[in-house]
Amino acid sequence: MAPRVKICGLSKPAHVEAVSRSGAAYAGFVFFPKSPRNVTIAQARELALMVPLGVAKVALVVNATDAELDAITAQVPLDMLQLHGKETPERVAEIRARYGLPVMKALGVAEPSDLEAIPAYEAVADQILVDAKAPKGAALPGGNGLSFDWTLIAGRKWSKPWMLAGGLTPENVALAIARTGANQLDVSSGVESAPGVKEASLIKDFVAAAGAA
Ligand SMILES: O=C(O)c1ccccc1N[C@@H]1O[C@H](COP(=O)(O)O)[C@@H](O)[C@H]1O
Repeated sequence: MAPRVKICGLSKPAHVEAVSRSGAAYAGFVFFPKSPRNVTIAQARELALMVPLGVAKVALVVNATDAELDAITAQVPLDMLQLHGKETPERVAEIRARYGLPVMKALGVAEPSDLEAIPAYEAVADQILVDAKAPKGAALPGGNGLSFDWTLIAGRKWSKPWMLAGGLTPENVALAIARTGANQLDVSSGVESAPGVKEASLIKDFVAAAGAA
């Protein structure tokens, strides 16, 4: 089966159109004011309503409060929540129960010991997102266009579906799949010409390269 691709950080109707044409499986909207990809709830609602059936709509949040999640989930039609902050396993379970949506928990990896956190989240999340750990002092906990040493997860098996993220591009996605065995990929910076500026041709190239791998 072709790998499933998530294109994250959509903020314009043209981005959604490009994702819809590309064959990507997931469309991601970032709710994090420091991000160049941040969208308001009203923007996200308008964009989410354009996403065709069969493409899962994902809200990316960072240490969101219940009030923030209440507002997002009440107004934006969603298929999944992506938790990209320091949410504990207990908070992941609480969010999953409160909103009745599948939850994907992002975990940053830079060295072997970072993988030790995964089992606790496997028990409570619907999916795990294995991302590069953000450098100390970075403004963003993800979306930095940085990859990690993929050999750290070569041959790893988890009990829940998982996605690979971090510094993926149309040029390196085939190698990333070969090294890690990932069958789901998440990309943001690698399909942009500048922070937050998605390029239709790069989205198309990324999905094609993943599918050909
Ligand atoms: O994309 C963002 O701006 C962002 C902000 C805050 C947390 C996560 C963010 N993006 C996620 O980070 C990874 C890797 O992105 P990249 O391809 O290296 O740019 C991916 O899961 C994005 O969804």
